[in-house]
Amino acid sequence: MPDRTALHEKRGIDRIEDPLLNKDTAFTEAERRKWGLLGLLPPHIDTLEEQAERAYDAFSVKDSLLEKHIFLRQLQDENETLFYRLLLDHVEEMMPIVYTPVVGQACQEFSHIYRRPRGIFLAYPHRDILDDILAEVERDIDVIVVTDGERILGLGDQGAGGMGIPIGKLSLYSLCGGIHPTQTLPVLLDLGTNNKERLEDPRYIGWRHERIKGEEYDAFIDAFVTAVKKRFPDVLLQWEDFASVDAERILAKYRNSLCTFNDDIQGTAAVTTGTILAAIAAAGGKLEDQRIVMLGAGSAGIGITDQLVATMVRHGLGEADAHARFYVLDIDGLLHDGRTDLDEVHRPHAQSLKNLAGWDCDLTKPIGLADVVRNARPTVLVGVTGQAGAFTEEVVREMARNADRPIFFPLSNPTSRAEATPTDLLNWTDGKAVIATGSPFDPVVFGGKTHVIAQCNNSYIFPAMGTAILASGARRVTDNMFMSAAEALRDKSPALKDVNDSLLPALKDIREVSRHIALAVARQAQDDGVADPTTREELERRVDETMWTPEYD
Ligand SMILES: NC(=O)C1=CN([C@@H]2O[C@H](COP(=O)(O)OP(=O)(O)OC[C@H]3O[C@@H](n4cnc5c(N)ncnc54)[C@H](O)[C@@H]3O)[C@@H](O)[C@H]2O)C=CC1
Ligand SMILES: CC(=O)C(=O)O
Ligand SMILES: [Mg+2]
Repeated sequence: MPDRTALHEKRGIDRIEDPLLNKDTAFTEAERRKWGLLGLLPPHIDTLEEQAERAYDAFSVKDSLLEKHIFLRQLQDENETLFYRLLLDHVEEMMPIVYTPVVGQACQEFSHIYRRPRGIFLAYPHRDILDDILAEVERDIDVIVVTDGERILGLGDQGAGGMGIPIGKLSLYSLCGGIHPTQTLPVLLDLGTNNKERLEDPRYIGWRHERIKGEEYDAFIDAFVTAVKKRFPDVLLQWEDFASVDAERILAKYRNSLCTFNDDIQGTAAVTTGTILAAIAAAGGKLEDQRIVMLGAGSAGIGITDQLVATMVRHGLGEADAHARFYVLDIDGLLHDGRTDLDEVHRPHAQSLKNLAGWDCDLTKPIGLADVVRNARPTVLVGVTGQAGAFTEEVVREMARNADRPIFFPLSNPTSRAEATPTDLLNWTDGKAVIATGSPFDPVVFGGKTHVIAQCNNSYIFPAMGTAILASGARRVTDNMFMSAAEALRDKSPALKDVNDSLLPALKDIREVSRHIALAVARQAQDDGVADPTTREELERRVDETMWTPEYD
């Protein structure tokens, strides 16, 4: 085991090369003397603000988004305090660079832009020593984000390049939720890749092998969870961007044995529920009166549907009535009880063929989106397919014929995978569309009015979840905690005050919003008995204490 106490004593170039200790030109004269840094640094002493301004100048002259991403990642590897100070000063400009959409390209290009390691790569050939590898981590870890790289955003299997996602997600834990970066660990489980382009790329840095699946895969995941529980028993373990079939199985297996959640299923469900609740409340309607089409029945689609059904039930609908208000489609069309290919996860979301009796389409053939929209006359259309253009003009125009304020959520990431663009949605609905997207889009001017497009992304939820769990000491993650997160987010919607305003708060306010959500979630953890009770004031104090602001010690 490494000697953790010795770490803070690093001297000379070792101190400068440690991104968690480095202050670079901001080391004071006394620190320079103490740590043997005189001569290694130029004589001028900067403040953090001056360093951030210099870094911003250097960032600004990079002429491609990928170059900007590389610049920020390098800064993160050199000086984490400065990296987060810069991000916090320019959240709206830089979040799309370290997160979606640019992180998608960074994952695709990972092997080509690779500079130095960050996080832990656990590769299948090392399956018998995962525990030993984790034992080498030199810090106590509170949050792990782990992926196996198989479903990176809507970009499919990126193998080891998927590491960009845990790195990006954890950057948001620190940026938005204030979790100190020393407490976080990105993990990539390298079980191979089925991406031919990656396998044939001479620069590919992952394990060059087709994906391991089946019992071997499950045994590997089990060895990983066992090692995590042993080394970091109180850690929050977030699963990210796994293929749907694995994501659901893993969550079901481990959710009651450690503090864990799946962001694509549960985080996405909470942000979408909160945003839909805001959209409906702003328009003066009720959730239980909506007819909702979910295009995509993977991790995100099923997670969102489950939480919206649960919300309708909380609002007084019976479970069967609530389910009947949803039309869930996968690549083979509407899920209905006449289909023989549905698995356990999908069957509860199948429409009864009896309910479709009067529909004007051939019910013996796959029932596509256009048929569903024409017959069900939905008020809400959510896209989580990873398929650009899946909301066709015909479908969108049909929605607008049947609803005064049709709600469209093309949530797929990155931007290139959005099911429709806000501009098209507004054009095709004569400005009636109420919109939120997964990746950021610029405001759209239509009919003389500026429409601010909310970014309905789980980034509004998972960092706050982390803050809540750390502050409250929660031992498990409950469904109620995600419900509280959704409701707390809804309450912060600017559209509740002005129906023409954005559905979600501006990213520049993300810290305050995350704090508000974290408090609600932490209180819920206490109410659910998964965290020890405290007074409200004490909990608030702990949340504030957990939220680190990037400043030098
Ligand atoms: N905005 C946000 O916060 C989030 C967005 N997402 C995005 O949602 C997308 C899907 O993610 P997952 O559910 O995890 O993926 P997944 O691979 O588990 O599911 C995709 C689903 O879409 C269906 N599908 C594919 N093409 C279709 C088509 N043309 N018509 C109808 N259905 C189709 C598939 O059958 C499958 O059910 C990704 O692009 C991801 O980036 C995911 C999580 C969070
Ligand atoms: C945002 C996110 O988690 C995804 O697109 O997978
Ligand atoms: Mg994801």
